[in-house]
Amino acid sequence: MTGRVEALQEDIASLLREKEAWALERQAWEEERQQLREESVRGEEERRKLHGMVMELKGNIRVFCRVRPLLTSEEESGGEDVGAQIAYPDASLPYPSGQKEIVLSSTGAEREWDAGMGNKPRKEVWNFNFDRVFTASSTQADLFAEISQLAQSCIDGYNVCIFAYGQTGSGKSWTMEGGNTEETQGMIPRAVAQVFRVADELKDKGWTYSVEGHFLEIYNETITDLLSPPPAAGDPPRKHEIHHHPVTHLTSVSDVQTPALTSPAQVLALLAQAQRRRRVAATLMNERSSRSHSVFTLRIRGTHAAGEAERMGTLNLVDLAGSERLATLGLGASVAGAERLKETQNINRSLSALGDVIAALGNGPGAHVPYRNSKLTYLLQNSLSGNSKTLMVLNLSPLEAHLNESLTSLRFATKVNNTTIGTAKKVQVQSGKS
Ligand SMILES: Nc1ncnc2c1ncn2[C@@H]1O[C@H](COP(=O)(O)OP(=O)(O)OP(=O)(O)O)[C@@H](O)[C@H]1O
Repeated sequence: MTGRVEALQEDIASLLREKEAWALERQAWEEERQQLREESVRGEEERRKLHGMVMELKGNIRVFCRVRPLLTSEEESGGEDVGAQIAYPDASLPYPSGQKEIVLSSTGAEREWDAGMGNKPRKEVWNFNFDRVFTASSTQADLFAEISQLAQSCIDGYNVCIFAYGQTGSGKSWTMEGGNTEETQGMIPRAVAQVFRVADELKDKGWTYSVEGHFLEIYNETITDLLSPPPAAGDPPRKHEIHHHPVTHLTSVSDVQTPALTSPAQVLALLAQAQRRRRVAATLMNERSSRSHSVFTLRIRGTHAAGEAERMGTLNLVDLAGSERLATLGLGASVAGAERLKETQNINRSLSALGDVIAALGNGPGAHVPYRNSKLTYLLQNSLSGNSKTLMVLNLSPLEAHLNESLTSLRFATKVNNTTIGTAKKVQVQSGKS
């Protein structure tokens, strides 16, 4: 009997030892898990720091140039494709035929004018240098690969502005919105998908993100909310005033819909609805020409479970109205012509205001920046200031008939590219409501 009791006691003692060992093992495992969690948060922190450093080294204003392919309709109507003469990311390629050549490089490579005999040059050459050059065969994915990091930095708490600039029909809407398939999707749907994907990944690291957005159109210096149905017949037009909060530096626009955004699919549905409302009018250059600027703004706010500093970033994706000069439009004396003339003057005024703002930002801190000279620059004031990251994608047509217009666009983009704006800083979240 005593022997059985002893054996049972021994069994119990052994079970207790085993339980203790398990508890110790569990504790070690928990500690390891906690350590991994902390390492992962540190890793994420490190990634953000390194990414921020890379972006700061690259400067806050960057310009990409993209030449679109010749369209079938242009080919059928005998349009001459000079795309191969324009897009030249690698200047070591053989000389193309043709009298004129625009060399686009991202390496600083240049070609010389071919002086020829007598006064007339054999070949006229213009050299331009940008951060990246995309040719007719570049895909939307190629472009987004270069943009995605920038779009992502709004999740880390930066203000980001991406503009598509260029003459009517040069591919701005294609670049920003793109086609209906996954392959042809433009920068807006790709950036939106990326923001949601990364915000979701960061959940494991203790971050909770909320996203909201608005989509505005600026037409003849008047703001329209593309996410609101138009006012009923007889109702006065809505007034949208831009307001910059003096403490939080948040920009708000009165009486506009700013819905909470919860999924890429929801955003795409809103965008499609908004696009149907965009004003389109005929010009001689593109019968569905968009004569207004559209500004899609995502506001992203991140809070951390362990009480890390809140992150607040803004991503502005701007499809600018066509940049062509009045002479190109060949406007007649008709009523429609007079209206087009007013539109074009407003567009040109706001585009030159944008150029002036960017140039003034390059004059260093304290310099006067004329944000108020146009609705577009005033709206984007907080996202264009020296603390933000700006990218301009210059779109070019490959048509020989558009060569002069392309040169005008290239000169504007060069002015932007030559501007050096100080280091981007994260938005400091302060208390106060806008
Ligand atoms: N990279 C590209 N690949 C294929 N098609 C393109 C590309 N870029 C533009 N296109 C096509 O060229 C045409 C003109 O492009 P888009 O409408 O984007 O020009 P835009 O600059 O936005 O003009 P607008 O000022 O009128 O808005 C469209 O039919 C578009 O689908």
